[in-house]
Amino acid sequence: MKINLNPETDPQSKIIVAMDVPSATEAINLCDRLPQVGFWKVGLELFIADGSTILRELKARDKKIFLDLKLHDIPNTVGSACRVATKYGADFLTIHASGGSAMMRAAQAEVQGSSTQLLAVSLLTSISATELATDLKVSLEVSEYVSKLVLLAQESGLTGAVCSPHEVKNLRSQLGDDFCFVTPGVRPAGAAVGDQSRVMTPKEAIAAGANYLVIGRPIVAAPDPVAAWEKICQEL
Ligand SMILES: O=c1ccn([C@@H]2O[C@H](COP(=O)(O)O)[C@@H](O)[C@H]2O)c(=O)[nH]1
Repeated sequence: MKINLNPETDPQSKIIVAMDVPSATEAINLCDRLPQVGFWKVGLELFIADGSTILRELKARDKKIFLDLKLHDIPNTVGSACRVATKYGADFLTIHASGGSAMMRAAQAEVQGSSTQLLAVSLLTSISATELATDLKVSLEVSEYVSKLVLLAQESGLTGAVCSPHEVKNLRSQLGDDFCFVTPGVRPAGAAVGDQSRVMTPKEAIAAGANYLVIGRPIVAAPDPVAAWEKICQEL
């Protein structure tokens, strides 16, 4: 069954918590400590450490899964990897939009008909305007660059995109309600920004039009993750 892109009812269902921990054991502990969380993101560290163990555990607990592998390779390789990944039954899977439309179309063709929906990572939320210009030598503004990648993803048939909340507002009005925006780079007021560059608070991100927010360290690395989660939910 495809995921509801507009979970209107309660704002906490819009929060995806990033399980950025080094082992399945720690991930399972976290999941059991936070039974209120219905949607978890499994990223590179955890997947490289323990493979699909955590995915099976999350499924057994009836949780939604965002498998954030950020695939980026030639179309044949990414398409094949996506085909294999559908067996995990994740709700979302990421590929990089900068892999180009042929890569995205190949990936989309392989997940078609499965319960896994593809999101295109546009410009990582850790990249600032200065880095885009000086390191990546991209002469476009961040908003323009993200917009181009997101439109390419939509034209390639993907369900949605990952970008910062800053870019969502404009894109939402261009792309309408059927396209899914998932935004990391979310920081409750006063939380450490860390390596993120383009950030907004949870409330601002939802007001900007994000369907789902990804929040990791402000919850997972908090001294009391349960209290941190509850505080964010109250703010929403
Ligand atoms: O552009 C992107 C794409 C993915 N992420 C991932 O989201 C979380 C954010 O974690 P925080 O601790 O809340 O910063 C992390 O797993 C990233 O891999 C992203 O931040 N930006």
